[in-house]
Amino acid sequence: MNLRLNSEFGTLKAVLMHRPGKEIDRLTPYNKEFLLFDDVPYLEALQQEHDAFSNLIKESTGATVYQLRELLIRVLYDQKMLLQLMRESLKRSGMVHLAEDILERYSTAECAGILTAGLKVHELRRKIPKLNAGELMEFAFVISPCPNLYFQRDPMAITPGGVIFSSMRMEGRQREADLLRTIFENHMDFKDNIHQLYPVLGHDNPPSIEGGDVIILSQKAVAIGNSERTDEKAIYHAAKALLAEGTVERVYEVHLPQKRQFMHLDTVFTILDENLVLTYPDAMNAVLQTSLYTLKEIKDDKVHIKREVLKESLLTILEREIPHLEILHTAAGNPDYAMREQWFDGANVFAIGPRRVISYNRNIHTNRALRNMGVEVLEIPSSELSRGLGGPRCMTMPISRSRV
Ligand SMILES: NC(=[NH2+])NCCC[C@H](N)C(=O)O
Repeated sequence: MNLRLNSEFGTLKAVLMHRPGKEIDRLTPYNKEFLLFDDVPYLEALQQEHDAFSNLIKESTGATVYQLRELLIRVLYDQKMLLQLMRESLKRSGMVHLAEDILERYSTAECAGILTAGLKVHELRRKIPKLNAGELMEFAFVISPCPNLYFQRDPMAITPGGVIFSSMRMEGRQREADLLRTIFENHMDFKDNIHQLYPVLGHDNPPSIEGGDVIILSQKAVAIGNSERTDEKAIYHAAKALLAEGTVERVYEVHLPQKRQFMHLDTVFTILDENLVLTYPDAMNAVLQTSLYTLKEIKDDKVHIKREVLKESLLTILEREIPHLEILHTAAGNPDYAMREQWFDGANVFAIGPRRVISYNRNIHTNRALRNMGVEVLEIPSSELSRGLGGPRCMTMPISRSRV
């Protein structure tokens, strides 16, 4: 399985998801903002909705649905790997010295649970009564939880030219990228099939980039949002690696206002077929500027790229990149409904094949508009899933699709 994708809509063959677990129960009214949630979800209902989503994917496409937890446990049977990841995860609380003690007292599967759901001082004290937790209070996290892990789109991105491992901007999500990278670099289904584009080898503390900002426009063109989450420097390095690899010839940097409602480029538009794009009109208008990166030359092994600021609107650029483009507006352009549905990711549908999408059932006006355009819309329940402010595209990391 070669980890490259050449479209956003080729028939889905394999996808990675994460069934939400105990990490969700870590959310409280006091930490929810830091952990990037707008509410405190009800875990059981969230799991039911998520199961409905993953079952629908399996039934409608026959695709393999990988579960992050299973992949993680698999790679963590390598105790060296587990120790390394545990140490890494304990760095922020300054408790790296506890890594060996934790490994001794918890099984590998439990350790995987700790790495996703976090660990509190008083929980660890049950296993280690004489625990020395320094200045940490009993209810503090020794390892912070990852409640956004069900938004599998963001910790990495797969492009026509290879894989981008994210470096995540918000502190509440940074550990997610380590988990994904450990899986993909070590699991036997993936490790020999990765051409890593980002981070560039040797870069410690790489500038931030998140998967939700990366959209494949075509085999030859990729768009990356310069957003609340993705940094200009990261786009430069990712563009350079992509252009040097050679499959992709154009990388567009789309400047978005640094606002929560446009946190990633995929909150603004998604691609549903070779010539059909779903957009939220206000967000398209909010695009501040678009720049284009192309390859200048490769000389003495040095890659030189060129950046031009484009004068046209994002829509004009998309029309040039995608021949015979049809644009569909969320809620068929009705501004009141479009605004409401955007809040629950109306534009963020997940294409499981050309003109076949999975969408939140609550976005009724957008779903109707999609059907009127001849798109097959499969709906999933969305009362709880949507409280994390991400939609069906955000919750999926496609690993393999039919080539288009
Ligand atoms: N690709 C996306 N739009 N992801 C949405 C992620 C939502 C998540 N709560 C965050 O703020 O990071």
